[in-house]
Amino acid sequence: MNKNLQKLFKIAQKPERLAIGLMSGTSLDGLDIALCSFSGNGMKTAFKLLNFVTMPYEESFKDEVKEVFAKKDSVSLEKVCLLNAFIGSFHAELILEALKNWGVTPSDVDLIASHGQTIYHAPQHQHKKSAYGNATLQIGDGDHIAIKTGIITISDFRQKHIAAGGEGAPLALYGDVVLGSKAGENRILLNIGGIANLTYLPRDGDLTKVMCTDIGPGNTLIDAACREYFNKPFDEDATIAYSGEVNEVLLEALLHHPFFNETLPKTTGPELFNLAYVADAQQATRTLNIQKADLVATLSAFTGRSIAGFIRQHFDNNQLHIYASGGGARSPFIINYLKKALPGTFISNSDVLGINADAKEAILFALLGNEAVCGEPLHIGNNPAVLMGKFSFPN
Ligand SMILES: Nc1ncnc2c1ncn2[C@@H]1O[C@H](COP(=O)(O)OP(=O)(O)OP(=O)(O)O)[C@@H](O)[C@H]1O
Ligand SMILES: CC(=O)N[C@H]1[C@@H]2OC[C@@H](O2)[C@@H](O)[C@@H]1O[C@H](C)C(=O)O
Repeated sequence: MNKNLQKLFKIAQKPERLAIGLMSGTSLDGLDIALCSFSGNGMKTAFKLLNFVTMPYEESFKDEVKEVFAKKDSVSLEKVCLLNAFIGSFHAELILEALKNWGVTPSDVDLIASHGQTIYHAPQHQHKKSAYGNATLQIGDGDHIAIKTGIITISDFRQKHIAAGGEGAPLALYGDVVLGSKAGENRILLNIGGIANLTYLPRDGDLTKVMCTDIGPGNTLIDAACREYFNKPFDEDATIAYSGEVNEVLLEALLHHPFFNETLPKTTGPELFNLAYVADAQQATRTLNIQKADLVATLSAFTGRSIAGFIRQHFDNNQLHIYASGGGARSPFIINYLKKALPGTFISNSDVLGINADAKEAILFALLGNEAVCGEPLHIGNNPAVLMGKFSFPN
């Protein structure tokens, strides 16, 4: 028997597993690494976050990824090929560095669950090519991580979701249901990363009522404007947004994207929400000459308004508890906007649930890795009931 299979069999039977979850999101700020321990699986999962770090990416690395990131045309296939191996190997180095800093020996870690780097996301409603279905591409091959770290690695989670009828996202659904459900409380777990998404968890625990979908832009447009006009990677503590004024005419135009009328659940990315989209809306509303701080304020309000509008449209605000996570939860502009626009709701940070708001997505991938090893497909409404991820062995 393949010794790796024997090892995997033993890991699946352990009362407690050590798993690393990796997330490198659309913001391209760095690699989120969460070291977690898990016991059990499915709705009986118990987890602890033992360590978490974001290993920031150097500008030179970001520039390389941006060469192939979310670009519909004219990407070097050679670059994609090179980056697929390079990112896998680079992520492995970052993991080893983090483990060293934490004083954890790699051989003590049972598995790595790696999201990879999304370079293109193409749900059917976006590409509209009738001969093709939903598609998505994450690079940073798992074999490179497994070989370099010596740890069994599970990766490329999104393809199974698509093969089973989904859009490949949001995969937060599965972990949010497992870690976030609570009887007696209508909850929304809201993640504001590059793209904003949410999972609605009803108070009666009825899994047919659970809803998980992308909403629209989170920080992606704000970050892009900050990079373009302020030479800053993002609007730290929303100082730029607060120094400007929201342009209501432009805001209304931005809210008219057809994505907002797509049926649920739906997913999106910077392929749709990018500075070209903003420029078109500015052109149409003759607001190309507004102050750059006003633009950042308007884009921040766009995030706030689209999230609040979505929640008002689909849920009863009364006694609704919203738990925010992702980098956007650190933006006072966005959070205050939501508080004002959603009276009757209780808005707090997912930290209060014991889910570190910065680490949440990396934790969710660690959890998907735990499920891949010892879980069973979770039936949640019409969502694909599959175990996701591909296994890479270290030898
Ligand atoms: N102090 C802060 N003030 C305002 N915004 C912040 C702050 N800290 C982080 N952010 C925002 O959060 C972003 C990073 O968020 P996060 O790491 O959740 O995104 P991601 O995981 O890359 O995205 P996605 O979930 O869409 O893949 C930054 O690019 C920035 O826009
Ligand atoms: C294709 C892709 O990488 N999508 C990401 C992105 O970032 C947020 C949103 O868009 C979400 O749909 C997804 O990530 C999270 C982790 C998810 O699948 O739940």
